[in-house]
Amino acid sequence: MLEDDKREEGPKDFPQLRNDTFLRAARGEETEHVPVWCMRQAGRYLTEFREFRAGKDFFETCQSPEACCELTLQPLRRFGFDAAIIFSDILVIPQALGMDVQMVAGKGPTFPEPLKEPEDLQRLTAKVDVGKELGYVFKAITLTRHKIEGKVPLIGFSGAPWTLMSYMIEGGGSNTHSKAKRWLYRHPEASHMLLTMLTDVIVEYLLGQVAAGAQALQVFESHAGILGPVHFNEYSLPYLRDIARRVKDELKEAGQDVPMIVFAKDAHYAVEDLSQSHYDVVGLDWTIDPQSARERTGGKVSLQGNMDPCALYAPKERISDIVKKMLEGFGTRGYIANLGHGVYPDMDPENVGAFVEAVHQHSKQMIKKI
Ligand SMILES: Cc1c2[nH]c(c1CCC(=O)O)Cc1[nH]c(c(CCC(=O)O)c1C)Cc1[nH]c(c(CCC(=O)O)c1C)Cc1[nH]c(c(CCC(=O)O)c1C)C2
Repeated sequence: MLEDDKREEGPKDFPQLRNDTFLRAARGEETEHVPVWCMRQAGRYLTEFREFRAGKDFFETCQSPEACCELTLQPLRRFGFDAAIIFSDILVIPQALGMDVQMVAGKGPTFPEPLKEPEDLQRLTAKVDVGKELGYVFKAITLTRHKIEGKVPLIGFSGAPWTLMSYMIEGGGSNTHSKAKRWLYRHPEASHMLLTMLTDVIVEYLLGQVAAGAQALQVFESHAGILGPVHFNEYSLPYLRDIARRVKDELKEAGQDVPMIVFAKDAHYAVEDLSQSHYDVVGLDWTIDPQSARERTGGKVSLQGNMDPCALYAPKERISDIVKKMLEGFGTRGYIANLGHGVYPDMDPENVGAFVEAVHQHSKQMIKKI
């Protein structure tokens, strides 16, 4: 028995999925309730997360499949989320390209040697062996798919090329992203070269996650908002499209259909384009009105979002009212409830629970009336 326990389980014979509302909503199919999950649902707002992470290096935690599995499962033990997202970080890709990234307490991710000029692209690994460099993420996904016992689907993810490029040049978080935007104005060719390199790795990385057991994929373009429409159309959208098209084509050939979500934060000007970019779901931040997002995307895609994360500071009854209005705006079909960005670390977990319950309760009633 002990031998059996120790044996590594591969990406096959996964337990049967018992709650597929999230996958059905992503495909625009009917559901009994609106599915809900939260970006950053595994995070510091949970005491068990803080206890588990205490004293451990962030990226060492990311490299441990057992730790990632535990952190992914923690929020599911508390709340009735309809999906889980693998615990990892978008910055594992710059690491795979050979860059040093550290998580500095109180400061966030830090690159000691960011890219400064186009010559610095030569420092990046030209042909990344994704299986070797990021195999630990694939292992975490496979392990978690087994341990989740079919309770809910598991989402894999990646940062989008522009967002990763901006971190690699800024060397960390930034308000203006002026160093990265300087490249767009001054070194357009080198910028496209870097974005292409990232796109190639991201495509392989996402396909590897599906092979390992991911049942949906989300691409985070968290820094879309700093680009205006012109730069978004040149430096973000073509790469987002390319990623979805290449991943979908490859999966189709293997007879697989894995829903893909694009979340381009603050890119409200691009909602129409994003709804025609080969993704099944467009994730929205809270700066866009649900009904107008529906109208502008014309029922071509499912939508995900978009309650202001700060609305979770409101009393529970107020959260329930806000959720009801949000559901009325989006409608219950082809809709996945979420926040417009991640859960903040100082959030009361009880209010996250109230959000999840409100989505389920109100949507069940609304669907019954249809
Ligand atoms: C919980 C966490 C993560 N990353 C970081 C933290 C906090 C630090 C800690 O726990 O020690 C540092 C961590 N990692 C990053 C940041 C932002 C830094 C900044 O720009 O200021 C921080 C604090 C970079 C990052 N990392 C991520 C994004 C995209 C989403 C978003 O826009 O927030 C971004 C931009 C993705 C991410 N990151 C993480 C997940 C896990 C799954 C879940 O959501 O439950 C995911 C999906 C995990």
